[in-house]
Amino acid sequence: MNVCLAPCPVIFDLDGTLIDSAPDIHACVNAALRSQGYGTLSLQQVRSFIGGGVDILWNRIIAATGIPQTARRDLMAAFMARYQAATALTRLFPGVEDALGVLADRAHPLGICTNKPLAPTRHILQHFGIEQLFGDVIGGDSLPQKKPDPAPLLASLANLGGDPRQRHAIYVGDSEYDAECAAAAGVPFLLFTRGYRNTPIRDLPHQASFDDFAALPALIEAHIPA
Ligand SMILES: O=C(O)COP(=O)(O)O
Ligand SMILES: [Mg+2]
Repeated sequence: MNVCLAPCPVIFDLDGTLIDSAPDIHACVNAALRSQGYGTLSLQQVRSFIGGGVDILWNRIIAATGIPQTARRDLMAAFMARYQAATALTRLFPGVEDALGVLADRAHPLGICTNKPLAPTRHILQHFGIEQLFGDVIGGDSLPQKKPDPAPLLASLANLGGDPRQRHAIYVGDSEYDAECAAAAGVPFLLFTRGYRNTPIRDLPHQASFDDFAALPALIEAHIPA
């Protein structure tokens, strides 16, 4: 185990990592589709479209359904009106609260770096009563760049008091976007395997993977960069 004098920042992805939000995103997508007279999609389909933020979500829906591009603006407006405060079907993954508590007790600065827009991100963190644990929250519309661009993760690191040139942090996420972002940023990446990944684990760059948040605090201590 590496010894780390100042506990290093630990930055988390949100959808598919801390929260199982696909059921709410699916419900918002289908409500928007219905409101404009279109057929609905399965949970599995919508889950496979999550990770790149709302623009990519709707690119994928439009590509899969053949809905005309001209319908996009009204569909996205109908979706966003519901998405801002959609929490009814969302759950924290088991063990998340305890793991965050352990890391906070160990004085790791904690951050969120998500492609979900900032307003629904803040809303859901408040809903679960965990917002105060995070010293920095970056959403998909916080910067011009989104993951897999490394800029949001490096901004998060800097906002948490780290030196972005030293890459002294750990990123925890579930998807291709997260793995690629962390690799581009040069930050160690821990992959949660119960999220919304579409790629086999072995094909994603990562330092370690886990399927149970009870294992995360020890995994973090073992992967703190020297
Ligand atoms: O909302 C999305 O598409 C992705 O969100 P995430 O970056 O928290 O996984
Ligand atoms: Mg995710």
